[in-house]
Amino acid sequence: MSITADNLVWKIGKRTVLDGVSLRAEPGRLLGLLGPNGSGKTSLLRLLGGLKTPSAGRITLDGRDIGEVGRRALAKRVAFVEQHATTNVNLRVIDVVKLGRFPHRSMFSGWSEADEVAVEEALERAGMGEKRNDFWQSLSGGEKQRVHIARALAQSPRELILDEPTNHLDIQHQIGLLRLVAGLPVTSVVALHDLNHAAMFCDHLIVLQNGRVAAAGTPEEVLTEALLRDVFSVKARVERSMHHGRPHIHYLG
Ligand SMILES: Nc1ncnc2c1ncn2[C@@H]1O[C@H](COP(=O)(O)OP(=O)(O)OP(=O)(O)O)[C@@H](O)[C@H]1O
Repeated sequence: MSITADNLVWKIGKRTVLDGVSLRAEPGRLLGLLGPNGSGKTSLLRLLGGLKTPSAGRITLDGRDIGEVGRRALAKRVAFVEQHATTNVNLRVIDVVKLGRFPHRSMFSGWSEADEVAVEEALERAGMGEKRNDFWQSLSGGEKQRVHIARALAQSPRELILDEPTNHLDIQHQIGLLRLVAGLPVTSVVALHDLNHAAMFCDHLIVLQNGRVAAAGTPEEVLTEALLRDVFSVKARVERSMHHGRPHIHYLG
């Protein structure tokens, strides 16, 4: 269930978007991917999810090259919630979440008990149980985001990749989602902009800057005042929170 990336390079046209990126995401751990706008987070997540192929370097899932895993097996095990995920057809919430079971079903298998349990659990965990019969187009931005997360959970993935999953959510649901993902027994990689949330919930962090890894390690190791200045161009003070024990960033005006 581990994901490793070794010296990834991704070029588009003449532009090198990712350059020499290596990482390791471990089962049951939450790896946070940080970096300013345009630093390459989404591009890296797409490579890890098998949606794009690196120009050089290697990605492995449990030690196997991602290219050898096969499309169907990849669709079963890796769930990817994109940043601007949308659903065009006007389905009900329950039907969107059911789509998460699609990779697990064969042409001849009917809807099983396991499918039902996975969908029900996912709806509840994402807090969308009460809206199960609502139509997609009637949902708010944050509710749509939570339906996509429910769909990813219904997939019962071994690897979960989320691109800024909290960006439309109110604070209660931001915290709830990160707590949920941090507690899942799967390998999770999450791109985040909120550095305090990353510090609170992630086990490890990778910071990208111009497509390269600027820092990697635990939140304590990574979130230093020097990094905030050099990579994010902000003045800040970092303290250990007396409430949760993780680093807490105070931004200075
Ligand atoms: N398909 C593409 N064609 C051209 N340029 C691309 C493409 N995909 C990404 N890029 C460029 O690569 C760089 C990194 O983009 P990416 O979306 O990975 O950054 P990001 O860190 O996710 O940014 P944000 O925080 O704004 O979401 C950007 O400058 C972007 O314009």
